[in-house]
Amino acid sequence: MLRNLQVDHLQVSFNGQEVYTNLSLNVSAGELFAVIGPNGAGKSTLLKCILGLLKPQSGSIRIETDHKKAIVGYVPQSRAIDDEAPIETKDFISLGQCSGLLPWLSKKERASLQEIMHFTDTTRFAKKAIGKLSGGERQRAFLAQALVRYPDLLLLDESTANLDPEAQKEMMELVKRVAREWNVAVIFISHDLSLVKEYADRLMLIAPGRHEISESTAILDQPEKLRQYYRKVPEVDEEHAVPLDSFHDRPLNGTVR
Ligand SMILES: Nc1ncnc2c1ncn2[C@@H]1O[C@H](COP(=O)(O)OP(=O)(O)OP(=O)(O)O)[C@@H](O)[C@H]1O
Repeated sequence: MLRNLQVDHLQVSFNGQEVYTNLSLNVSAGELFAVIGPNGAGKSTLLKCILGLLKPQSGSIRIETDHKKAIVGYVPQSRAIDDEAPIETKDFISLGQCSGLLPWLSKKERASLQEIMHFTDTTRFAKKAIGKLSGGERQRAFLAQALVRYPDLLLLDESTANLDPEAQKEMMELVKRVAREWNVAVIFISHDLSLVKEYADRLMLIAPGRHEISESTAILDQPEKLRQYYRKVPEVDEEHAVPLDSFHDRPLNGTVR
C-alpha cells in the first residue's frame, strides 16, 4: 500500500521555456486528487515526471509504499489502436501483468486478471478484438490493464474525455472504489469540472507560471478564482449526475493482491 506520494520543488522546462519552477504536492492512499487547468499548463508533464518518463531539471518525487517497489498504473485519454490489431481484449488486459500474455501467467496472475476483468466488467467482451471495441469499452480495457497488478498509485490523463456522461460516471465510480476499497492513491487530470467537483477530494489548479492546491472542491464555485487560471472558465454543471445502479454490486475482494 502507498504511504505517500511526495513531489518536492519540481522544476521543468522545455527548450528554456519554464513549465514550472517550484511545484510541490503530496497525495495519500485512498485519495482522489484532481489536476485541472487550461491546455498547455503542464498537467500531463506532471504525470510523466511521476511515471519516470521525464526527468525534471530539479526537485524530487518519492513514492513511499509498505513494500519494496511502488506499482504505478496509468490510463491514457485514448490511444490509437489499429482496428485490425489481432489481439483479444483479455490478452490486451493481460499485458499489464509482469508475465505478459495469458499463456505465461502464473496462477496468481490469472486469478487477479479474472478478478479485475470481473470488476471492470470487461469479461463480457473478453474475446472481442481490442480494435473493435467502442470508446467506452476500450477505456475500461485500459483501466483493467492498469489495475491487474494492483497499483499503489493510479494516474489518469483525461481518461474519460471521450466518453458520454454515463460512461464517464461509470468509469469514475470504478476509480473511486479502487481508491476507497484498496486504499490506492489516484491522480486524475480532467477538463470536466463537474466531474472533478463530484469525485475529487482535493485538487491542484495549474496554469502557465502559477499553480495552487485546494483542500476542497469548493474552489470550483469561485469563478473569480477560476478566472486566474482559465481565459474562459469552464462550466460546472450541478445536474451532471447520472444514476448508476449496476456498478455498486460488483464485488472487489482484492483477495489475490
Ligand atoms: N517533449 C516536449 N518538448 C517540448 N515541449 C513540451 C514537451 N512536452 C510538453 N511540452 C510543452 O510543455 C507545456 C505543458 O505541456 P503538457 O502536455 O504538460 O500540458 P497539459 O496541461 O497536459 O495540456 P493539455 O490540457 O492540452 O493536455 C506545453 O507548452 C507543451 O508544449
